[in-house]
Amino acid sequence: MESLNVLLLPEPGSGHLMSLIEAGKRLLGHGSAGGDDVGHGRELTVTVLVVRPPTPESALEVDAHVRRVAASGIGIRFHHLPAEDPPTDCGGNLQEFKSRYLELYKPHVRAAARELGASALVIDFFATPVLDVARELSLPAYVYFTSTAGLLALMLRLPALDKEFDADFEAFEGTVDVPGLPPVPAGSTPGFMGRKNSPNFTWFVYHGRRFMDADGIIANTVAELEPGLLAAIAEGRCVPGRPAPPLYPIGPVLDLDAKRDASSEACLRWLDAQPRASVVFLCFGSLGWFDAAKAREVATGLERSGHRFLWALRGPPAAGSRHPSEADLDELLPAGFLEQTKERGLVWPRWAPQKAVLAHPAVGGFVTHCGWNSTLESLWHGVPLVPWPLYAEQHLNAFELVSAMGVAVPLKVDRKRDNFVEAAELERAVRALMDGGGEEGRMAREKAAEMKDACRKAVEEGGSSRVALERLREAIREGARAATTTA
Ligand SMILES: COc1cc(-c2[o+]c3cc(O)cc([O-])c3cc2O[C@@H]2O[C@H](CO)[C@H](O)[C@H](O)[C@H]2O)cc(OC)c1O
Ligand SMILES: O=c1ccn([C@@H]2O[C@H](COP(=O)(O)OP(=O)(O)O)[C@@H](O)[C@H]2O)c(=O)[nH]1
Repeated sequence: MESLNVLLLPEPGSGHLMSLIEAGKRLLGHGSAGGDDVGHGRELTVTVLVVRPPTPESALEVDAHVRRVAASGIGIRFHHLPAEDPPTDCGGNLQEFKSRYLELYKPHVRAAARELGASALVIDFFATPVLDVARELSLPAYVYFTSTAGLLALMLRLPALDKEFDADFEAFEGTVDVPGLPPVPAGSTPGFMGRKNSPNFTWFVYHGRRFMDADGIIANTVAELEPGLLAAIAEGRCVPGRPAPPLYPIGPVLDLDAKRDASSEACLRWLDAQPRASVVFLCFGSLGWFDAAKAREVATGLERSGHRFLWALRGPPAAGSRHPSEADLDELLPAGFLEQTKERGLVWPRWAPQKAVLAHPAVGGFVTHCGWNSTLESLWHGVPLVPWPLYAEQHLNAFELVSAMGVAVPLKVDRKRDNFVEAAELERAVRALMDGGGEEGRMAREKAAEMKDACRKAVEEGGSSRVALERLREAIREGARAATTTA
């Protein structure tokens, strides 16, 4: 049987790239939602089109990941596209930068699709200009959405919101209507929405419009986690008058084969010695870091909460880097804090083995930056959350976790003071989540346990994500048949 070659075009930031590669594994029949029956994927080949990462730092991360996957024998192929020079006039506008950089690769994607005999294209959501290439070549094209259905609904609605709103969202005190969510306070909208005349906002409006041109949207979510939002999108309530592309919620798309490696063994051994569900874990994603002023509030809040904690604390990036540094604890923490809390707390000053930590029975709560991968990892293990959003779309995720999913206890984060949280507020939220008696914490724990069951059922035979994945494979086969007939 001739195999159908599905090309994946990830954004070269390691988070988005890893997520799309995981989705590729599922298409091939591997991974938690892929189905154990690899035979399902036998007639599909998956080739990742690798865009040169724009900085040496991200190149190191991406190369290492590509090498690991290539060596794993899982069958994902890699095709390196000729390098383009990244745009140099975007200033700090990262979303504009990502979008324009990927747009430069259109000719290379066209050439690769011809050379590799592509049957379908799956692109990162920052790469929507590439949909033109798919149209030219009559190739079915799918958008892979790494974040929530909440962000997806907002982006689909963005072209209309752009026309309805004159004011900048950062100056607006009211709420924004996102079908499928309770009214969203303007202060919980993603950072790129701040100023309407910013290139970031313009690009997100563009991407939201272009999603409607795709043959389908593959979402890293679970139908049971965001039912109202997925229904609102599917019923065309985000873009009235135009049917939405078919949605494929195939999540959670996570690499769950967390292994205990030697570098993180000490932190996991510390957890081994703690009682069940007694530890609150704090960790803030690949780009989250704290200065001494914020770290002092956290330290005071944790000390006063009286609860056990494991705190992954990282310091400011070194000059020229976007990635946090190993924390200098003498500089960041108040004098005496480590000594006073040594019986019940551990500060881990570097990258933490987050998946293994969340899987550990001693962990009972998670203070998180609300990155969607972190959130899914937490819910996979039924760990309830305290949201402390920092960047990208995380304020919207935080709102959804509290107001729609009910899996989190809210935390007051002062966005106007660079996402500052007062010690007393952190103490309150940690107590609410971890103390046995409170109603707020009980409800979040119950909901998180429900979501754990829902996520696990979704990836079993007959579960919603497995069914969506099979629908996607069938759509890819059908698209290829239709293309052959018209050719
Ligand atoms: C979702 O909108 C935005 C996402 C990002 C963004 O950028 C980024 C860059 C890197 O070099 C490494 C990263 O890990 C990374 C992550 C990231 O956002 C997170 O992506 C996750 C998917 O892998 C997941 O969706 C999380 O919820 C995101 O927070 C940047 C950005 O603007 C700068 C966005 O608007
Ligand atoms: O100290 C850390 C910080 C992050 N992560 C992992 O990095 C990813 C972060 O992805 P997410 O979408 O949550 O946020 P991002 O970092 O992309 O903003 C998740 O898989 C985490 O488990 C980790 O293992 N250790």
